[in-house]
Amino acid sequence: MAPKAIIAPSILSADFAQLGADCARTMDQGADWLHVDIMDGHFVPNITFGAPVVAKIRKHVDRPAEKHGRGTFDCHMMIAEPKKWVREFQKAGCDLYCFHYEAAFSSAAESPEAKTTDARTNPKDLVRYIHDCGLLAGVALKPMTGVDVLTELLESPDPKERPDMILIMTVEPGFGGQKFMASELPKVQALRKKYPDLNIEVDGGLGPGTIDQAADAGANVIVAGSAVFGAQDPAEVISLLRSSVEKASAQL
Ligand SMILES: O=C(CO)[C@H](O)[C@H](O)COP(=O)(O)O
Ligand SMILES: [Fe+2]
Repeated sequence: MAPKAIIAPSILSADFAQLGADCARTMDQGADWLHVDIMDGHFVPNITFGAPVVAKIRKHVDRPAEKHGRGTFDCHMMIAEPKKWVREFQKAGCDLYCFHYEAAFSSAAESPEAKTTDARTNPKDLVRYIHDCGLLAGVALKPMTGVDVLTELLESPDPKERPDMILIMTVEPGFGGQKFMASELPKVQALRKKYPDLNIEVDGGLGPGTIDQAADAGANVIVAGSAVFGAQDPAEVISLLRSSVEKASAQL
């Protein structure tokens, strides 16, 4: 049995002119978490918003009392310099800081400190730093990146270096409303087989037509933007996504 089903609507598809109200509404419609897409125009070819906006929307959604609890702000950091923004986002009300493995790796390679032993320029030390800042840590993989890169993190003897969640992208990051890439699901399957208790999130193109494949592969944290915010009845879509994960999880 996989960890509990968590439905995290992506507010990328909300109305940015009334984000607070849209976030509060999606929570009332049954969402567990809010998936907050941060894009910087460098790591991805699109820009969304930064920490000041997150701080404003935080006022509309209660902070979870527990780790992974209802109202978790799951910040998907599609940014070139993930280590630089951890503190700002923690202060703004982020609960889970999910950085891209590819960004941490390349910012380490490009950084002038790369030749030194700066503790925060590689994925393992970035996970530790996020934990030291009091946040949950997530690591996201783009479609071209294989899951083998995660072994060192997930099997670290030090719990501070182990991520709380892995995000497998099922579209190229940057835009909502793209077509689901089923080709990414073997990555989910491989992780679930090896780590039965791991929170595995999928993001991109998820909705009523694709959820069963993702749930059967072992994903338990489901991001859905256009499928929720574009629905006639968002509560019904959230409930359908949850049932699919719960059904698949009982059979794992
Ligand atoms: O990270 C993202 C894009 O980079 C979004 O979270 C994702 O695409 C959600 O949108 P949709 O469900 O419409 O595909
Ligand atoms: Fe996302």
